[in-house]
Amino acid sequence: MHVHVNAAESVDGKLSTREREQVAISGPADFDRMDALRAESDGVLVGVGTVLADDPSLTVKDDERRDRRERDGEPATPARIVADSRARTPPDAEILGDAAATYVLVSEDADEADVAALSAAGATVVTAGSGRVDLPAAFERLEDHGVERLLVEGGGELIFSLFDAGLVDRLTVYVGPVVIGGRDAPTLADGEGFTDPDAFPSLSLEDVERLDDGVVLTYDAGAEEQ
Ligand SMILES: NC(=O)C1=CN([C@@H]2O[C@H](COP(=O)(O)OP(=O)(O)OC[C@H]3O[C@@H](n4cnc5c(N)ncnc54)[C@H](O)[C@@H]3O)[C@@H](O)[C@H]2O)C=CC1
Ligand SMILES: Nc1nc(O)c(N)c(N[C@@H]2O[C@H](COP(=O)(O)O)[C@@H](O)[C@H]2O)n1
Repeated sequence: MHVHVNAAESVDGKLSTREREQVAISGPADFDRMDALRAESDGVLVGVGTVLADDPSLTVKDDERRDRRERDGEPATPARIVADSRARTPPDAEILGDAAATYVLVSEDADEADVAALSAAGATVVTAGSGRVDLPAAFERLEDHGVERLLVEGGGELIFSLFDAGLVDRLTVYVGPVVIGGRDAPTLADGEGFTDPDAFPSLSLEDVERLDDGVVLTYDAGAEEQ
């Protein structure tokens, strides 16, 4: 599986405010770039923190891109996927709408009734790991469902876990011209953080592009082939 992480951050590295309100860090050109990345993917993954904060749809918005996918024999919009250890996704969440297939990755500790409610709402539930979702195991199961090109949009807890597990192949970050601040505001990579410099993921800068009033940084993150 090829894993591409894409997110937008403020110049001080925040993904949103400390109250986890969704904020437009990007302008229209970057949202269009994100839409193109979705259109090239088999699945779009977020953590449940993002679902609870933003209630995103994760769909491809541009009609031409949707039509092209359908002409290529793909669904108009890629599968929506949420890493949700305890099955906290609300059954009326946008990602459970009928715009595309939805996978909810849960751990063995998720409550049976919550899992049943997600299945009843149309999701395919994938159980992997105890405590937290075992991401490498869950990704193998997603491959069985045809997800080979995975786009990850956040948030910071999930992105850190993906780096920690050595699962990131490519990173694109839009750095928008705003300062959000706040020691409790989510950043691009939260979680426990690395302490040993030898454990820092090594990134190779591939491209720098000015877009709207910000900049897109593209890195090869060099994950080993899964
Ligand atoms: N600016 C941007 O591009 C984006 C911003 N955001 C913002 O990020 C914030 C949400 O980020 P976070 O609170 O960090 O939540 P998150 O979206 O990273 O979700 C974290 C949750 O995912 C679940 N999870 C399951 N397995 C996991 C694993 N192995 N490792 C880590 N998490 C796992 C856990 O329940 C955990 O609490 C929101 O404020 C949202 O607006 C989210 C996406 C993109
Ligand atoms: N690229 C980008 N720029 C921003 O400024 C953002 N706030 C985000 N957030 C991501 O977009 C999702 C919304 O998706 P839908 O429009 O609902 O399909 C949101 O959940 C974040 O993943 N991204």
